[in-house]
Amino acid sequence: MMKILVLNCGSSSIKYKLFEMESKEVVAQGGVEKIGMKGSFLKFTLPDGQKVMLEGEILEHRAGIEYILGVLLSEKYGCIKSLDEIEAVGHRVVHGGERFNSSVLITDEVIDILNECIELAPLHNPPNLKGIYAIQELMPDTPQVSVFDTAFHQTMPDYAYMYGIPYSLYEKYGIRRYGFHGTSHRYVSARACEFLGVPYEEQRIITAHIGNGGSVTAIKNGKSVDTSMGMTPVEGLIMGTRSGDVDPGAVSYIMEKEHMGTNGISTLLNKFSGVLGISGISSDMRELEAAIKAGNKRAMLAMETYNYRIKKYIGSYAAALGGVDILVFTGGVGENQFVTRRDVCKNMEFMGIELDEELNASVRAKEIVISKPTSKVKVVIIPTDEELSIANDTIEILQKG
Ligand SMILES: Nc1ncnc2c1ncn2[C@@H]1O[C@H](COP(=O)(O)OP(=O)(O)O)[C@@H](O)[C@H]1O
Ligand SMILES: CC(=O)OP(=O)(O)O
Ligand SMILES: [Mg+2]
Repeated sequence: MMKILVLNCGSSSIKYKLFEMESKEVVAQGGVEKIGMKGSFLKFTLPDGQKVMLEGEILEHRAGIEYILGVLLSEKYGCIKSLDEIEAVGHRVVHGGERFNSSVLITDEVIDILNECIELAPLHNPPNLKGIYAIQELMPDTPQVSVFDTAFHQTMPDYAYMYGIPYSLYEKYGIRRYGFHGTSHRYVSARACEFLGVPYEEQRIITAHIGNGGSVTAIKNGKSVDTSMGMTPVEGLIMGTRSGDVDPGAVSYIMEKEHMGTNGISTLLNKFSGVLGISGISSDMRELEAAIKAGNKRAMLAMETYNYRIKKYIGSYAAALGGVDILVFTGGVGENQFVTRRDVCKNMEFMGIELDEELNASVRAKEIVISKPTSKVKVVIIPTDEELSIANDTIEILQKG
Protein backbone atom coordinates (compact mmCIF):
# COMPACT_ATOMS: atom_id res chain seq x y z
CA MET A 1 0.00 0.00 0.00
CA MET A 2 1.63 3.16 -1.17
CA LYS A 3 1.49 6.16 1.16
CA ILE A 4 2.47 9.73 0.36
CA LEU A 5 2.96 12.45 2.95
CA VAL A 6 2.15 15.98 1.82
CA LEU A 7 3.60 18.92 3.75
CA ASN A 8 2.74 22.60 3.53
CA CYS A 9 5.26 24.43 5.71
CA GLY A 10 4.41 28.04 6.51
CA SER A 11 6.28 30.52 8.64
CA SER A 12 4.67 29.41 11.89
CA SER A 13 2.66 26.38 10.85
CA ILE A 14 2.96 23.00 9.14
CA LYS A 15 -0.08 21.40 7.56
CA TYR A 16 0.06 17.73 6.60
CA LYS A 17 -1.99 15.05 4.92
CA LEU A 18 -1.07 11.39 4.56
CA PHE A 19 -2.62 9.74 1.50
CA GLU A 20 -3.18 6.10 0.72
CA MET A 21 -2.58 6.38 -3.01
CA GLU A 22 -4.44 3.31 -4.31
CA SER A 23 -7.72 4.64 -2.93
CA LYS A 24 -6.64 8.34 -2.84
CA GLU A 25 -7.93 8.32 0.70
CA VAL A 26 -6.64 10.69 3.38
CA VAL A 27 -5.53 8.40 6.23
CA ALA A 28 -4.25 11.13 8.51
CA GLN A 29 -4.34 14.93 8.53
CA GLY A 30 -3.62 17.84 10.77
CA GLY A 31 -1.13 20.52 11.52
CA VAL A 32 1.24 22.18 13.88
CA GLU A 33 0.59 25.81 14.74
CA LYS A 34 2.40 28.63 16.51
CA ILE A 35 5.87 27.24 15.87
CA GLY A 36 8.43 29.11 17.95
CA MET A 37 5.73 30.87 19.95
CA LYS A 38 4.07 30.38 23.29
CA GLY A 39 1.29 27.82 23.22
CA SER A 40 2.39 25.82 20.18
CA PHE A 41 0.37 22.69 19.51
CA LEU A 42 -0.37 19.83 17.14
CA LYS A 43 -3.95 19.36 16.03
CA PHE A 44 -5.21 16.42 13.99
CA THR A 45 -8.35 14.65 12.92
CA LEU A 46 -8.91 10.97 13.64
CA PRO A 47 -10.56 8.68 11.05
CA ASP A 48 -13.88 8.96 12.92
CA GLY A 49 -13.77 12.77 12.57
CA GLN A 50 -12.80 13.41 16.18
CA LYS A 51 -10.32 16.25 16.63
CA VAL A 52 -7.34 15.92 18.98
CA MET A 53 -5.10 18.71 20.19
CA LEU A 54 -1.74 18.05 21.83
CA GLU A 55 0.20 20.90 23.34
CA GLY A 56 3.96 20.88 23.20
CA GLU A 57 6.93 23.14 23.00
CA ILE A 58 7.60 23.25 19.25
CA LEU A 59 10.49 25.62 18.76
CA GLU A 60 11.23 25.07 15.08
CA HIS A 61 10.09 23.22 11.97
CA ARG A 62 12.18 20.12 12.47
CA ALA A 63 10.65 19.61 15.90
CA GLY A 64 7.21 20.12 14.41
CA ILE A 65 7.79 17.46 11.77
CA GLU A 66 9.23 15.09 14.37
CA TYR A 67 6.08 15.60 16.40
CA ILE A 68 3.88 14.86 13.39
CA LEU A 69 5.83 11.70 12.50
CA GLY A 70 5.64 10.60 16.14
CA VAL A 71 1.86 10.83 16.09
CA LEU A 72 1.63 8.97 12.77
CA LEU A 73 3.65 6.16 14.37
CA SER A 74 1.98 6.20 17.77
CA GLU A 75 -0.07 3.28 18.99
CA LYS A 76 -2.90 5.45 20.21
CA TYR A 77 -3.39 7.81 17.25
CA GLY A 78 -1.16 6.40 14.55
CA CYS A 79 -1.80 4.68 11.22
CA ILE A 80 1.64 3.38 10.24
CA LYS A 81 4.06 0.98 11.89
CA SER A 82 7.22 2.29 10.31
CA LEU A 83 8.28 5.42 8.43
CA ASP A 84 9.28 3.09 5.57
CA GLU A 85 5.60 2.87 4.73
CA ILE A 86 5.83 6.46 3.51
CA GLU A 87 6.98 6.12 -0.08
CA ALA A 88 7.71 9.80 -0.64
CA VAL A 89 7.09 13.28 0.71
CA GLY A 90 5.55 16.02 -1.46
CA HIS A 91 6.08 19.64 -0.46
CA ARG A 92 4.12 22.73 -1.38
CA VAL A 93 6.81 25.20 -2.38
CA VAL A 94 5.58 28.70 -3.03
CA HIS A 95 8.18 30.23 -5.36
CA GLY A 96 10.07 28.43 -8.10
CA GLY A 97 10.98 31.59 -10.00
CA GLU A 98 11.52 31.08 -13.72
CA ARG A 99 13.41 27.85 -13.20
CA PHE A 100 10.53 25.43 -12.68
CA ASN A 101 7.52 24.94 -14.92
CA SER A 102 6.51 21.65 -13.32
CA SER A 103 7.02 19.62 -10.16
CA VAL A 104 10.48 18.12 -9.57
CA LEU A 105 12.31 15.51 -7.56
CA ILE A 106 14.29 17.33 -4.88
CA THR A 107 18.04 17.04 -5.40
CA ASP A 108 20.96 19.10 -4.09
CA GLU A 109 20.80 21.16 -7.27
CA VAL A 110 17.08 21.86 -6.77
CA ILE A 111 17.77 22.92 -3.18
CA ASP A 112 20.42 25.37 -4.43
CA ILE A 113 17.91 26.93 -6.82
CA LEU A 114 15.26 27.11 -4.08
CA ASN A 115 17.76 29.00 -1.98
CA GLU A 116 18.25 31.43 -4.86
CA CYS A 117 14.47 31.93 -5.00
CA ILE A 118 14.37 33.06 -1.34
CA GLU A 119 14.97 36.64 -2.51
CA LEU A 120 11.72 36.51 -4.48
CA ALA A 121 9.66 35.04 -1.65
CA PRO A 122 11.32 35.87 1.66
CA LEU A 123 8.18 35.08 3.64
CA HIS A 124 7.40 31.74 2.01
CA ASN A 125 10.44 29.88 0.69
CA PRO A 126 12.52 29.75 3.92
CA PRO A 127 9.91 27.69 5.84
CA ASN A 128 9.38 25.48 2.76
CA LEU A 129 13.11 24.75 2.75
CA LYS A 130 13.12 24.06 6.48
CA GLY A 131 10.56 21.34 5.87
CA ILE A 132 12.70 19.79 3.13
CA TYR A 133 15.82 19.83 5.33
CA ALA A 134 13.93 18.27 8.24
CA ILE A 135 12.73 15.35 6.11
CA GLN A 136 16.26 14.89 4.72
CA GLU A 137 17.47 14.44 8.29
CA LEU A 138 14.59 12.41 9.68
CA MET A 139 13.87 10.21 6.64
CA PRO A 140 17.14 10.30 4.66
CA ASP A 141 16.19 7.53 2.23
CA THR A 142 12.77 8.89 1.34
CA PRO A 143 12.47 10.78 -1.95
CA GLN A 144 11.02 14.27 -1.81
CA VAL A 145 9.16 16.18 -4.49
CA SER A 146 8.65 19.91 -4.78
CA VAL A 147 5.34 21.18 -6.17
CA PHE A 148 5.39 24.90 -6.94
CA ASP A 149 2.62 27.49 -6.69
CA THR A 150 4.30 29.32 -9.57
CA ALA A 151 4.88 26.41 -11.98
CA PHE A 152 1.51 26.36 -13.75
CA HIS A 153 1.80 30.06 -14.56
CA GLN A 154 5.14 29.74 -16.34
CA THR A 155 3.21 29.49 -19.63
CA MET A 156 2.13 33.15 -19.42
CA PRO A 157 3.27 35.19 -22.43
CA ASP A 158 5.89 37.87 -21.72
CA TYR A 159 3.48 40.73 -22.38
CA ALA A 160 1.25 39.38 -19.57
CA TYR A 161 4.03 39.00 -17.01
CA MET A 162 6.06 42.16 -17.65
CA TYR A 163 5.49 45.20 -15.46
CA GLY A 164 5.78 48.65 -16.97
CA ILE A 165 9.09 49.42 -15.28
CA PRO A 166 12.66 49.55 -16.61
CA TYR A 167 13.55 46.26 -18.27
CA SER A 168 16.87 46.22 -16.43
CA LEU A 169 15.01 45.52 -13.17
CA TYR A 170 13.57 42.37 -14.71
CA GLU A 171 17.05 41.36 -15.82
CA LYS A 172 18.73 42.21 -12.52
CA TYR A 173 16.17 40.95 -10.00
CA GLY A 174 13.58 38.94 -11.93
CA ILE A 175 10.88 41.50 -11.18
CA ARG A 176 7.81 40.29 -13.12
CA ARG A 177 4.48 38.61 -12.54
CA TYR A 178 4.88 34.98 -11.43
CA GLY A 179 1.44 34.17 -10.02
CA PHE A 180 0.54 31.71 -7.26
CA HIS A 181 -2.03 29.05 -6.30
CA GLY A 182 -1.02 27.34 -9.55
CA THR A 183 -1.58 23.87 -8.10
CA SER A 184 -5.17 24.82 -7.35
CA HIS A 185 -5.87 26.63 -10.64
CA ARG A 186 -4.47 23.66 -12.58
CA TYR A 187 -6.42 21.09 -10.56
CA VAL A 188 -9.83 22.81 -10.61
CA SER A 189 -9.64 23.78 -14.28
CA ALA A 190 -8.78 20.23 -15.36
CA ARG A 191 -11.31 18.76 -12.97
CA ALA A 192 -14.05 21.12 -14.24
CA CYS A 193 -13.50 19.83 -17.77
CA GLU A 194 -13.62 16.20 -16.62
CA PHE A 195 -16.80 16.97 -14.71
CA LEU A 196 -18.41 18.72 -17.69
CA GLY A 197 -17.13 16.13 -20.15
CA VAL A 198 -15.34 18.62 -22.42
CA PRO A 199 -11.73 18.55 -23.72
CA TYR A 200 -9.39 20.59 -21.48
CA GLU A 201 -7.14 21.57 -24.37
CA GLU A 202 -9.95 23.37 -26.16
CA GLN A 203 -11.50 25.58 -23.47
CA ARG A 204 -11.30 29.20 -22.37
CA ILE A 205 -11.51 28.98 -18.58
CA ILE A 206 -11.45 31.53 -15.77
CA THR A 207 -10.70 30.08 -12.34
CA ALA A 208 -11.43 32.13 -9.22
CA HIS A 209 -9.53 30.67 -6.26
CA ILE A 210 -10.95 32.68 -3.39
CA GLY A 211 -9.80 31.66 0.06
CA ASN A 212 -7.90 33.54 2.67
CA GLY A 213 -5.56 34.44 -0.16
CA GLY A 214 -7.17 34.66 -3.57
CA SER A 215 -6.34 34.87 -7.24
CA VAL A 216 -8.07 34.69 -10.61
CA THR A 217 -6.46 32.94 -13.57
CA ALA A 218 -7.16 32.95 -17.32
CA ILE A 219 -6.55 29.53 -18.88
CA LYS A 220 -6.53 28.94 -22.62
CA ASN A 221 -6.28 25.43 -24.06
CA GLY A 222 -4.99 24.06 -20.75
CA LYS A 223 -2.36 26.76 -20.20
CA SER A 224 -2.31 29.70 -17.79
CA VAL A 225 -2.15 32.90 -19.85
CA ASP A 226 -2.64 35.46 -17.08
CA THR A 227 -3.19 35.57 -13.34
CA SER A 228 -3.95 38.26 -10.79
CA MET A 229 -1.15 37.69 -8.28
CA GLY A 230 2.19 39.16 -9.22
CA MET A 231 5.80 38.95 -8.17
CA THR A 232 4.43 38.34 -4.67
CA PRO A 233 1.03 37.10 -3.45
CA VAL A 234 -0.13 40.61 -2.50
CA GLU A 235 -1.22 41.82 -5.97
CA GLY A 236 -4.65 41.42 -7.51
CA LEU A 237 -7.77 40.64 -5.54
CA ILE A 238 -8.66 42.12 -2.20
CA MET A 239 -8.01 39.27 0.25
CA GLY A 240 -8.54 38.48 3.91
CA THR A 241 -5.64 40.65 5.06
CA ARG A 242 -3.83 41.51 1.78
CA SER A 243 -4.58 44.70 -0.10
CA GLY A 244 -4.47 43.46 -3.69
CA ASP A 245 -3.93 46.16 -6.34
CA VAL A 246 -3.00 49.58 -4.93
CA ASP A 247 -1.65 52.61 -6.74
CA PRO A 248 2.14 52.45 -6.28
CA GLY A 249 1.97 56.21 -5.83
CA ALA A 250 -0.21 55.68 -2.76
CA VAL A 251 2.32 53.23 -1.36
CA SER A 252 5.20 55.70 -1.40
CA TYR A 253 2.86 58.39 -0.05
CA ILE A 254 1.82 56.21 2.92
CA MET A 255 5.46 55.38 3.62
CA GLU A 256 6.31 59.07 3.75
CA LYS A 257 3.30 60.20 5.79
CA GLU A 258 3.40 57.34 8.27
CA HIS A 259 7.21 57.26 8.49
CA MET A 260 7.26 53.64 7.43
CA GLY A 261 10.16 51.57 6.18
CA THR A 262 9.99 48.61 3.83
CA ASN A 263 9.06 46.16 6.59
CA GLY A 264 6.34 48.42 7.89
CA ILE A 265 4.66 48.89 4.53
CA SER A 266 4.97 45.20 3.70
CA THR A 267 3.29 44.26 6.98
CA LEU A 268 0.57 46.86 6.41
CA LEU A 269 -0.26 45.61 2.91
CA ASN A 270 0.03 41.89 3.73
CA LYS A 271 -1.39 41.60 7.23
CA PHE A 272 -3.59 44.60 8.02
CA SER A 273 -5.26 45.38 4.73
CA GLY A 274 -7.89 43.68 2.59
CA VAL A 275 -11.20 42.74 4.17
CA LEU A 276 -9.74 43.18 7.66
CA GLY A 277 -8.37 46.59 6.82
CA ILE A 278 -11.52 48.00 5.22
CA SER A 279 -13.98 46.51 7.71
CA GLY A 280 -11.89 46.83 10.84
CA ILE A 281 -13.64 43.65 11.95
CA SER A 282 -12.15 40.43 10.63
CA SER A 283 -10.44 38.77 7.68
CA ASP A 284 -12.91 35.90 7.85
CA MET A 285 -15.90 36.15 5.50
CA ARG A 286 -18.15 34.35 7.98
CA GLU A 287 -17.55 37.06 10.57
CA LEU A 288 -17.96 39.73 7.92
CA GLU A 289 -21.33 38.30 6.95
CA ALA A 290 -22.44 38.30 10.57
CA ALA A 291 -21.42 41.95 10.91
CA ILE A 292 -23.30 42.84 7.72
CA LYS A 293 -26.42 41.17 9.10
CA ALA A 294 -26.01 43.30 12.22
CA GLY A 295 -26.00 46.40 10.00
CA ASN A 296 -22.31 47.28 10.03
CA LYS A 297 -21.64 49.70 7.14
CA ARG A 298 -17.92 49.15 6.80
CA ALA A 299 -18.37 45.40 6.75
CA MET A 300 -20.80 45.94 3.88
CA LEU A 301 -18.31 48.18 2.08
CA ALA A 302 -15.56 45.57 2.51
CA MET A 303 -17.78 42.89 0.99
CA GLU A 304 -18.79 45.07 -1.95
CA THR A 305 -15.21 46.11 -2.66
CA TYR A 306 -14.08 42.48 -2.44
CA ASN A 307 -16.73 41.16 -4.82
CA TYR A 308 -16.35 44.05 -7.27
CA ARG A 309 -12.63 43.40 -7.64
CA ILE A 310 -13.27 39.75 -8.54
CA LYS A 311 -15.86 40.84 -11.12
CA LYS A 312 -13.40 43.24 -12.72
CA TYR A 313 -10.75 40.55 -13.09
CA ILE A 314 -13.26 38.20 -14.68
CA GLY A 315 -14.21 40.91 -17.16
CA SER A 316 -10.61 41.66 -18.06
CA TYR A 317 -9.73 37.98 -18.45
CA ALA A 318 -12.74 37.46 -20.71
CA ALA A 319 -11.14 40.10 -22.91
CA ALA A 320 -7.73 38.43 -22.63
CA LEU A 321 -9.20 35.05 -23.63
CA GLY A 322 -11.49 36.40 -26.35
CA GLY A 323 -14.51 34.88 -24.60
CA VAL A 324 -15.19 32.40 -21.84
CA ASP A 325 -16.48 28.81 -21.84
CA ILE A 326 -16.16 27.94 -18.15
CA LEU A 327 -16.02 29.97 -14.93
CA VAL A 328 -14.86 28.05 -11.86
CA PHE A 329 -15.30 29.09 -8.22
CA THR A 330 -13.08 27.44 -5.62
CA GLY A 331 -11.32 28.09 -2.26
CA GLY A 332 -12.93 28.55 1.15
CA VAL A 333 -14.98 31.57 0.05
CA GLY A 334 -15.58 30.52 -3.57
CA GLU A 335 -16.90 27.14 -2.48
CA ASN A 336 -18.98 28.23 0.48
CA GLN A 337 -20.13 31.78 0.16
CA PHE A 338 -23.00 32.11 -2.26
CA VAL A 339 -23.27 35.89 -1.83
CA THR A 340 -19.86 36.44 -3.40
CA ARG A 341 -20.66 34.14 -6.34
CA ARG A 342 -24.02 35.87 -6.80
CA ASP A 343 -22.68 39.43 -6.71
CA VAL A 344 -19.71 38.61 -8.93
CA CYS A 345 -22.02 37.10 -11.57
CA LYS A 346 -24.67 39.81 -11.36
CA ASN A 347 -25.37 41.70 -14.62
CA MET A 348 -22.93 39.58 -16.57
CA GLU A 349 -25.52 38.28 -19.05
CA PHE A 350 -23.90 40.53 -21.67
CA MET A 351 -20.94 38.15 -21.69
CA GLY A 352 -22.93 34.96 -21.47
CA ILE A 353 -23.00 34.39 -17.70
CA GLU A 354 -26.46 33.48 -16.40
CA LEU A 355 -26.34 32.23 -12.85
CA ASP A 356 -29.15 30.06 -11.46
CA GLU A 357 -29.52 32.23 -8.35
CA GLU A 358 -31.78 29.87 -6.48
CA LEU A 359 -29.51 26.89 -7.00
CA ASN A 360 -26.44 29.00 -6.23
CA ALA A 361 -27.91 30.03 -2.88
CA SER A 362 -28.56 26.44 -1.85
CA VAL A 363 -25.25 24.71 -2.60
CA ARG A 364 -21.74 24.70 -1.18
CA ALA A 365 -18.47 22.84 -1.35
CA LYS A 366 -19.38 20.25 -3.96
CA GLU A 367 -18.87 19.82 -7.68
CA ILE A 368 -21.89 21.34 -9.33
CA VAL A 369 -22.97 23.50 -12.27
CA ILE A 370 -24.66 26.66 -10.94
CA SER A 371 -25.44 28.41 -14.23
CA LYS A 372 -28.78 28.14 -16.05
CA PRO A 373 -29.02 25.63 -18.91
CA THR A 374 -29.20 28.58 -21.34
CA SER A 375 -25.99 30.16 -19.98
CA LYS A 376 -23.23 30.28 -22.63
CA VAL A 377 -20.62 30.23 -19.88
CA LYS A 378 -20.82 27.17 -17.65
CA VAL A 379 -20.38 28.38 -14.08
CA VAL A 380 -19.22 25.61 -11.73
CA ILE A 381 -18.09 25.09 -8.16
CA ILE A 382 -15.11 22.73 -7.92
CA PRO A 383 -13.74 22.20 -4.39
CA THR A 384 -9.99 22.51 -4.63
CA ASP A 385 -7.64 19.86 -3.31
CA GLU A 386 -4.11 21.17 -3.44
CA GLU A 387 -2.80 18.37 -1.24
CA LEU A 388 -4.21 15.57 -3.41
CA SER A 389 -2.80 17.31 -6.43
CA ILE A 390 0.63 17.46 -4.74
CA ALA A 391 0.37 13.76 -3.83
CA ASN A 392 -0.53 12.88 -7.45
CA ASP A 393 2.43 14.85 -8.79
CA THR A 394 4.70 13.18 -6.26
CA ILE A 395 3.70 9.70 -7.42
CA GLU A 396 4.03 10.69 -11.06
CA ILE A 397 7.57 11.97 -10.53
CA LEU A 398 8.56 8.84 -8.61
CA GLN A 399 7.25 6.60 -11.35
CA LYS A 400 9.06 8.59 -14.02
CA GLY A 401 12.15 7.74 -11.97
N1 LIG B 1 -18.95 28.56 5.27
C1 LIG B 1 -18.25 29.62 4.87
N2 LIG B 1 -18.88 30.75 4.48
C2 LIG B 1 -18.19 31.84 4.08
N3 LIG B 1 -16.84 31.89 4.05
C3 LIG B 1 -16.17 30.81 4.43
C4 LIG B 1 -16.82 29.61 4.85
N4 LIG B 1 -15.86 28.70 5.18
C5 LIG B 1 -14.68 29.31 4.94
N5 LIG B 1 -14.85 30.58 4.51
C6 LIG B 1 -13.81 31.56 4.15
O1 LIG B 1 -12.73 30.87 3.59
C7 LIG B 1 -11.50 31.33 4.16
C8 LIG B 1 -10.48 30.21 4.17
O2 LIG B 1 -10.31 29.76 2.87
P1 LIG B 1 -9.19 28.67 2.50
O3 LIG B 1 -9.25 28.45 1.03
O4 LIG B 1 -9.37 27.50 3.38
O5 LIG B 1 -7.93 29.53 2.89
P2 LIG B 1 -6.38 29.20 2.98
O6 LIG B 1 -6.14 27.86 2.36
O7 LIG B 1 -5.78 30.32 2.19
O8 LIG B 1 -6.06 29.28 4.43
C9 LIG B 1 -11.89 31.82 5.55
O9 LIG B 1 -11.04 32.84 5.98
C10 LIG B 1 -13.29 32.35 5.32
O10 LIG B 1 -13.21 33.71 4.94
C1 LIG C 1 1.10 31.81 -2.02
C2 LIG C 1 -0.13 32.23 -1.30
O1 LIG C 1 -0.51 33.37 -1.40
O2 LIG C 1 -0.80 31.33 -0.60
P1 LIG C 1 -2.11 31.57 0.30
O3 LIG C 1 -3.01 32.47 -0.47
O4 LIG C 1 -2.67 30.19 0.47
O5 LIG C 1 -1.63 32.20 1.56
MG1 LIG D 1 -4.99 28.63 0.37
